[in-house]
Amino acid sequence: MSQQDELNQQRALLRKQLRRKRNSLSPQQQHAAAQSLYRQLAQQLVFRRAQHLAFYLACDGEISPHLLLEAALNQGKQVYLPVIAPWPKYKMVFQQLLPDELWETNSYAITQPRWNPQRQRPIWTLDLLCMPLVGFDRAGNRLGMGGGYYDRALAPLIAHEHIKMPTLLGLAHACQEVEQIPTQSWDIALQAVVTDSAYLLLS
Ligand SMILES: Nc1nc2c(c(=O)[nH]1)N(C=O)[C@@H](CNc1ccc(C(=O)N[C@@H](CCC(=O)O)C(=O)O)cc1)CN2
Ligand SMILES: Nc1ncnc2c1ncn2[C@@H]1O[C@H](COP(=O)(O)OP(=O)(O)OP(=O)(O)O)[C@@H](O)[C@H]1O
Repeated sequence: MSQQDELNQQRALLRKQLRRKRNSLSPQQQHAAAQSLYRQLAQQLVFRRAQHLAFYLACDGEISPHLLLEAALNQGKQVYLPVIAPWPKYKMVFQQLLPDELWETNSYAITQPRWNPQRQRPIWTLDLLCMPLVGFDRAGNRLGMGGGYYDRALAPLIAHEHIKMPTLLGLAHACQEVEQIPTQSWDIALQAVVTDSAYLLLS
């Protein structure tokens, strides 16, 4: 087995364990975690200063950023959600959420705004990008669902060294921290991880 295969296998195993862990949280624990997450992030300058913010609709036991999303909308900020493109495969864009939103279900059975190119915003023009994590470590390495959607969406941004970049935040339950995430060459490190118990600034 190649080194790459071994790494993928390790990541797949870790993904399975950590997804099981977050899915075992009770509705009460999830509710409390969402409130704590809000308290950790709402007062931070990165949130207060941001005008264009990307969140996600929690599924699969993910920590829910819905309170932050609602606060952002109430403060007149623009909010975006990830939308999987009809084509090509593995393309994901960020589309503005509107009050009269029309929804669709993507190939993973996740609800997303109905595809509308006029409301999509290039990733490098976002101020804050909150990514759902399956796992993370203290070095800022992340483990996602395994589709590589965020990695691919961020890749051009890293390659061209844009002057403007969104602040990259990972959101997770504190119980999703591990000692070390086995990393891939294309992985993009986070600037901070926000959990229900801390705002972890990373190196
Ligand atoms: N809330 C939320 N929305 C999101 C993401 C996310 O991680 N969280 N995504 C971030 O990327 C995209 C969806 N990515 C996904 C990538 C892989 C799988 C997945 O592999 N699911 C299968 C396992 C493999 C399979 O059978 O195909 C599963 O559910 O078991 C699901 C979603 C877009 N929207
Ligand atoms: N920049 C990229 N260019 C091409 N392929 C990529 C890129 N990033 C990731 N991939 C592909 O996506 C697959 C999944 O990547 P990875 O395990 O890093 O996903 P993840 O970080 O868990 O998921 P996500 O980024 O969706 O949160 C990899 O096996 C790889 O083939």
